[in-house]
Amino acid sequence: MSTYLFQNTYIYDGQMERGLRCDVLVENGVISKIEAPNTIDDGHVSLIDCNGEKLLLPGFVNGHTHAAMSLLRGLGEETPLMSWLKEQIWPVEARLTPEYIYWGTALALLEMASCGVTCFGDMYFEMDQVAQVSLAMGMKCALSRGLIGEDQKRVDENLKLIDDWHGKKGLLSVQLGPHAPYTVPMNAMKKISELALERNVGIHTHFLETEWERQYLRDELHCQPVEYLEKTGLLNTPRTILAHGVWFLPEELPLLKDSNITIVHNPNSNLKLGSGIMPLPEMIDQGISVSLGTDGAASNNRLDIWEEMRHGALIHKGVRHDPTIIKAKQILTMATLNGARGLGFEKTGLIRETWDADLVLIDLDRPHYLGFDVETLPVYIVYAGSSTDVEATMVKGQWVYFNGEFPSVDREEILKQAAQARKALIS
Ligand SMILES: CSC[C@H]1O[C@@H](n2cnc3c(O)ncnc32)[C@H](O)[C@@H]1O
Ligand SMILES: [Zn+2]
Repeated sequence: MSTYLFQNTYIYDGQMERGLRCDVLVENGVISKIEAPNTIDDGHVSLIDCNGEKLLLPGFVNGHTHAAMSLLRGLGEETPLMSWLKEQIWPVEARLTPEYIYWGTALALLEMASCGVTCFGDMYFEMDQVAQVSLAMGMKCALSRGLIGEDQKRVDENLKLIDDWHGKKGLLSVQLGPHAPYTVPMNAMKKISELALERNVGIHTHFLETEWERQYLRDELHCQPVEYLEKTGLLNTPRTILAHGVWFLPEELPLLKDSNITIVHNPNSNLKLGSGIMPLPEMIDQGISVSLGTDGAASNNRLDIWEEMRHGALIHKGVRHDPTIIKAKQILTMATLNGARGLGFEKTGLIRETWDADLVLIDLDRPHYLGFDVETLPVYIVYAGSSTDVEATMVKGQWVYFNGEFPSVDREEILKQAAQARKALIS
């Protein structure tokens, strides 16, 4: 494994007061030294001369996606969630094969890695394929087999994923993936929570994405949202990820204080599907952990976490008429540390000695960064930056993206195979 020295770079993570100019040494997949600029010996290392014009951020975490849906981009556009799923998406997903899922996920990984994503939480089908392609590329992935209905065979598949992949190469983790309260009967959800506790793994589910779902909980399941989480045991698992959480009421949030919950904010998917805007400021006020996600490429339609950072800040400032309501620093924590913690990855999401070398290298020598300083770096990143500033992406000390290339995989082959899969699926 190579040793890398980022010489004379800026670094920033969401827990730092301000940016810092320094040298960063990466050895054996971890950040081994952070010292004053131009002080670490540059012999016997691969040198990345940053010349005070680059920034290292912790790798971004896409907290909620369905990666292989990159094959379904553009399908059933501009339709509300339930008819989009039932009439457009699910009939096509019924024709997915393991091979299509492999290439669709690979396609998504090209896009995510080039945007600086190092880790993603994926809920889908044929998750062995997702595990294999993540390992081939060298990306961190939290796998959950999407569970719809009450089907022991599918639950067993999800449990087998734990035996086969959980912890593999420090890149993979596994969660149980009940799709949503409206597709999984309540008693089945309860059993899944019990299994998560027994197997010491997390849960990844959709929750309160639309107003319709809130009414469904009330009218069909006779539960208020937090009551549902309590009754089904979702508040007792080692970790529970709730994708969306748009329709929580502010007064319900204190009940989730100090809980095992991470809510994944997917602002662009929620805007595009017309689902609504989550009460993010109140969630943060209550100390609830919130991360960021793109959801699938068929509802977003990008897998670009920079877009989620920018819109995740701007929409709340806009609807509350208050520019102070959310800070760039908080957004960066959501896009890194909170995402990693929610998915169960340790020592991931900060730039600290002994932490995993999951890093994004950003070129600051661009017109829109003119005038930045260590104090303003976070706001430049969130409001002025974009994914085109990403020069390279590293996971556990290995490049997954470097200057437009993907060292671990064959980009052309992925594009060719994904195009064939798409054609076979949608013709
Ligand atoms: C059972 S695997 C995951 C399942 O989720 C579907 N899906 C994609 N986007 C959304 C969304 O925004 N809300 C709910 N479900 C969604 C996907 O198509 C798979 O069937
Ligand atoms: Zn989703």
